[in-house]
Amino acid sequence: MQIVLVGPMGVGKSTVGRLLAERLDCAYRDTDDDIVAEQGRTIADIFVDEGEPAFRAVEKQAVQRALAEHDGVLALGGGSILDEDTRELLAGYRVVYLSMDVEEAVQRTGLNAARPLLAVNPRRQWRELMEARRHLYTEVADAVVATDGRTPEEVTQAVLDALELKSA
Ligand SMILES: Nc1ncnc2c1ncn2[C@@H]1O[C@H](COP(=O)(O)OP(=O)(O)O)[C@@H](O)[C@H]1O
Ligand SMILES: O=C(O)C1=C[C@@H](OP(=O)(O)O)[C@@H](O)[C@H](O)C1
Ligand SMILES: [Mg+2]
Repeated sequence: MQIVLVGPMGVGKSTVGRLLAERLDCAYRDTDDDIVAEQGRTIADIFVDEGEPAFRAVEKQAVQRALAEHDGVLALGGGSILDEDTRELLAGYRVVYLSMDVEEAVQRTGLNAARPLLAVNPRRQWRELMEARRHLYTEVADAVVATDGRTPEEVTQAVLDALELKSA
């Protein structure tokens, strides 16, 4: 069983990914965690020290490796779908896009310095980021699950329903 979660930062990929893996009694993996473990520093530090393109190159490798190795639920970093090869690779997997609107996004991520892409003027940055990415999330997804006003448990159930899966 392989399920891949995509969507913007703060939408709940990591939170829901863990719950989903529990419900399906399978393993959970997160490419951001893989990158932090491999590089021995935080995502924010990699962005500051080396810049976004260097981070994206490391991320691309991490996603390829995780897709090849992992059996279970895999949460990707929010920007991983910017890479065309990654999008092509995802065509072979069951992919769920977790979505939310701008107000929900600001509540969940606006004050969180660990997400460097939203550190200044989160509302505007969010809109710009989604304009650039929304079609890419949709393109790679087999199902879209809206998370607005839903608890992580409710989102997890909605993902199971969207994929027509039952708990283990
Ligand atoms: N459905 C939800 N409702 C409210 N808060 C949520 C929900 N899902 C996640 N969160 C919170 O939003 C923040 C970002 O969640 P996270 O799982 O790290 O997102 P992602 O991995 O997509 O960036 C965390 O503080 C988390 O507790
Ligand atoms: O959307 C993005 O470009 C990013 C999302 C983050 O992961 P989450 O989506 O898990 O927050 C992390 O990879 C990095 O801060 C960049
Ligand atoms: Mg995450």
